[in-house]
Amino acid sequence: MSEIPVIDLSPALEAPGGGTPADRLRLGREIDRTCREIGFFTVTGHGVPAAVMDALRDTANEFFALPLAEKRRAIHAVPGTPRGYIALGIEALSHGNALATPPDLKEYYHLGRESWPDEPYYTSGEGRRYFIPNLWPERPAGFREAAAAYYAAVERLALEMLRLSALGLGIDEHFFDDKFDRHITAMRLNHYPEQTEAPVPGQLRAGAHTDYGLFTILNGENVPGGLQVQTRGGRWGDTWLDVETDPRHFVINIGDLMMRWTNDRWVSNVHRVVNPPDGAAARSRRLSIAFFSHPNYDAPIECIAPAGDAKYPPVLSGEYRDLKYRQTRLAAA
Ligand SMILES: O=C(O)CCC(=O)C(=O)O
Ligand SMILES: [Fe+2]
Repeated sequence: MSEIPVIDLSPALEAPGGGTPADRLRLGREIDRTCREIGFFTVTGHGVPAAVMDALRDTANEFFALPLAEKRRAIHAVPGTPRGYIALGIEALSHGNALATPPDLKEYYHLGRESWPDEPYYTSGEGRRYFIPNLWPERPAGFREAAAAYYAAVERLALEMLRLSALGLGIDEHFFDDKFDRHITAMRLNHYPEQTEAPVPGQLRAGAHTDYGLFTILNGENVPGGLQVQTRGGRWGDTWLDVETDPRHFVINIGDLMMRWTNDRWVSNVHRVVNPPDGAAARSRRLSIAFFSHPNYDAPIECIAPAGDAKYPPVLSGEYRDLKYRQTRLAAA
C-alpha cells in the first residue's frame, strides 16, 4: 500500500469555472506542502476520462506485444531522436544523476504533440529540434488517435497544476502561462517486460534518477516490480517508499526544472522502478505512461527568489533537456 499523499483535484478540475478562488488557493497550498515534503503525490478528481486512459493503455499494450522485428520498424532513422520505439539496452536513467548502472530493463515508445502551427518558433532550425514529427508504427490501429486524445487531456491537467502551483507558491496564478503556452512536453510509454533471466548486478527496470521538467504526470499499474521514491527525512525518514500507481489515477512528481525554479523549495526526488521479486518475475510485465511537462524551449528558468538568494544560474528549458537526454543514452538506437 502506497503512503504518498493523495490530493483530490475535483474542487478545481471538475467544478464549473475551475472552482472558487478559496478552493483553488486551498488546493495550491496543499500542493505546496506536499512538494516541499516529498514531491510525489497521487491525484484523484483529475478530470481525465477513464476511457481516454484505457484507450491508450490498450493500444500501447498491443504495440508492445508485437514481434520485436515489427516494433523495430518504428525506430527513428536518426539515432538519438526522441521519437518512436526505443528497444531494451539503450537507456540508463541513472546516468543523468551521475550513477553508472547497466541499462534499464525496459523498452519504450517516445512521442510528442501531433501538430503545431506553421510559425518560426516551431519550424526554425532550433524549433525543429523539439517539434519532431511522431513516428507511428503500422499497428495497432488507433494508436495515434488514442495518444493524441490522451496528450490533449493531460495537457489540460498540466496547465491547471501549474496555475494551482503558482497560487501555492504565492506568485501570480498565471506566472507559468507564457512559459508553457508553446511547451515541448514529451510522453513515454514505458514497457517493462517479464523477466525470464536474472538482471545483472545493479540492473533495474529504471535506475535511480530525477525527472527533468516541471511535473511528471504518470499513469501506471500495480504489479510487482513497481515505482519507488527515495524520501529525504521528514515524516517518512530516509527510505525507499513504494508508490502505488493505480491505473485510474495519476502520480505526479516534481522534476529538476521545477526544483530550480522554486529555488529548492520543492523537491525533485530520486525514484526508480525495481525488479519484480523472484517467483513473480515471469508474469509481471508492467506498462506506465509518463507525461513529462516541460516549458517552452526558449523559457529561461530563473529561480523565484529574492536577489542574491538564487541557488542556480538561469538555464534554458530546451538546453537542460538536451543535456539530460545526452547523459542517459548509452547506445545508438
Ligand atoms: O514507470 C514508472 O513507474 C516510472 C518511470 C519513470 O520514472 C520515468 O520514466 O521517468
Ligand atoms: Fe522518472
